[in-house]
Amino acid sequence: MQPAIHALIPAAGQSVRFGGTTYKQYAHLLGKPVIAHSIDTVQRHRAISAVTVALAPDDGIYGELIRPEYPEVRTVAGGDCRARTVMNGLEDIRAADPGCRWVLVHDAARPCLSPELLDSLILEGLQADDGAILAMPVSDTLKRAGDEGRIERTEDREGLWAAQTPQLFPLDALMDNLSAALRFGAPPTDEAEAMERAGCRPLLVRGSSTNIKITHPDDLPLAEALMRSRLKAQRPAGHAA
Ligand SMILES: Nc1ccn([C@@H]2O[C@H](COP(=O)(O)OP(=O)(O)OP(=O)(O)O)[C@@H](O)[C@H]2O)c(=O)n1
Ligand SMILES: C[C@](O)(CO)[C@H](O)COP(=O)(O)O
Repeated sequence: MQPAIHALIPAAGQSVRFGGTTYKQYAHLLGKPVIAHSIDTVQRHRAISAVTVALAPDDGIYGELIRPEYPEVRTVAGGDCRARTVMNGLEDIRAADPGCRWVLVHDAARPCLSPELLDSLILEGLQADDGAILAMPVSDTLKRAGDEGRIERTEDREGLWAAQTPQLFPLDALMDNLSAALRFGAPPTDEAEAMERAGCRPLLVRGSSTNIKITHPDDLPLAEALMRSRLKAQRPAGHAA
């Protein structure tokens, strides 16, 4: 039997690159808000025992739009960077769910995660002492920018992977390493980095180029197209949209 995993969904970002007047996690995507897709996928996995969402202090939408649909999902206040948000969430989880040993962190802004990918991360991650993350090998040629937007040089992409979420770790190790990184004053941009800095070597589990993060406005129609094509592929032959 798989151990129970508590899922933490950081949703306390300011959506600066997305712009607009509403946080991107509440943007409409195929009939429901972006964050609802992220919650649904993790919540439906048999190994996920509970879900906690971390919110921006000035979030005025979650309570009206999301909480009534997900009364069982806990909420906690996020912080001024992703690492602080995740740390707040982990502290809350430790207090509310003392038996919790594993935590899975998944961006609210990654709504296209498929159940199959989540399953492969959980299967492989639970076997790995230092946890695991979804990631993709970098496929573009990488340029280092110099002055005036000109190319300084080409970077070697051999062995480089682009990190995605979910990321799965033992709760105690992640809390220790993330709090050390925050104390050091250099917040990591993902959970794996906090583990790496402590000498751990999380497993890279191949993700998908469809597991996109909604970062810029163009990402929303892209996510919609990806989800539509997945739904179409799942429909029995002969069924119209
Ligand atoms: N202080 C922060 C910053 C980010 N996040 C979350 O981390 C995920 C990935 O972050 P990103 O795409 O960078 O979101 P934003 O920080 O909102 O975007 P931006 O940097 O453009 O403001 C998102 O679900 C976001 O809500 C968070 O919980 N707390
Ligand atoms: C965690 C993450 O989604 C992995 O790609 C990413 O690092 C967070 O996004 P940000 O844009 O760096 O805040």
